[in-house]
Amino acid sequence: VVGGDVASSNSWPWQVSLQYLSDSNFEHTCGGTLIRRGWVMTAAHCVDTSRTWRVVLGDHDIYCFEGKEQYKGVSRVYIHPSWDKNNLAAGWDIALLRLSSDATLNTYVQLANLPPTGQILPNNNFCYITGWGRTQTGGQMSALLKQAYLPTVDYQTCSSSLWWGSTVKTSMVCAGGSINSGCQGDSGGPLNCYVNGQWVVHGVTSFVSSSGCNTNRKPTVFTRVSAYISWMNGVSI
Ligand SMILES: C[C@H](NC(=O)[C@H](CCCC[NH3+])NC(=O)C(F)(F)F)C(=O)Nc1ccc(C(F)(F)F)cc1
Repeated sequence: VVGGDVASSNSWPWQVSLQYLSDSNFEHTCGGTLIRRGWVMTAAHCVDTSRTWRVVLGDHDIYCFEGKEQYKGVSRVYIHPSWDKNNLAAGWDIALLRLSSDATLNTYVQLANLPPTGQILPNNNFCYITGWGRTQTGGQMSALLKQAYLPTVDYQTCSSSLWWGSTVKTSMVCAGGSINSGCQGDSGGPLNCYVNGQWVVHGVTSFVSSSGCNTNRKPTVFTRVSAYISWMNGVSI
C-alpha cells in the first residue's frame, strides 16, 4: 500500500496473509479475504503456480508472532476457469482457497461481508485498500498491515483514454488514481467499501500500472466481487 497509514491491529479481521514455502520458511506473497470459516478469496494470479501455501489469519506484523495468529494449510485451490495468466486485462482474476481446517472466529478473525450480485458502486464511494504490499514503487513490503483511503472511480472514467482505456472491463472496480494505491504484495487482498453502515469487500486487488504503483490516472484495479458471487457459491461453499 502506497500512502495511507498503519492500520490499528486487527481492525480488518477478514484480511489474511497468503504465504508460500520458500527454502524452509514461509514468505508473504499476497493478501486474501476470509469469506467462510473454511474459505479464503484471493486473486488467481497469486496462486497460478504450484507451491506449498499457507494462510495466516489474525495477523498484524507478518514478521512477528503476536499470539493472535491462526495458521492454516490450503487443501485445494479453485482458480476461476476463465483465468488466463497471459491476459490480466481480460479479468477473471479470482480464486478460492479451501483451508485445511476451519478458522476460529473471534475478535481478531471475522468473516467479510460480500456484496449482492451485480452491485456497482457509485463514483467516489468511500473505500479503503488494505495489505502488506510494497509501501512505494520498487520499495519494501510492510511488516505491519497498512490501509489507505481509495475512493472508487466509475467505469466511464476509468475506461477513458487518459485513464486505463480498454484495459479495464466492467468486471473490474477502479479505485484511487492519485497519491494512494495498492502495490506488489497487496494482490488478492480486499477493497473494503463502506455501504449502508457496514464494511463490504467489493474488490480483490488485481493490478496497478507497470510504470508505478501510484501513477496518476492509473487507479488500482480490482476484480469486481459482485460479478463472481454465483461462481463462488457454485464452488460448493
Ligand atoms: C507491475 C504490475 N504488477 C501488478 O499489477 C500485479 C499483478 C501482476 C500479474 C502478472 N504477474 N499486481 C499488483 O501489483 C497489485 F498488488 F496491485 F495487485 C503489472 O504487471 N501491471 C500490469 C501489467 C499488465 C497490464 C495489462 F493488463 F495492461 F496488460 C496491466 C498492469
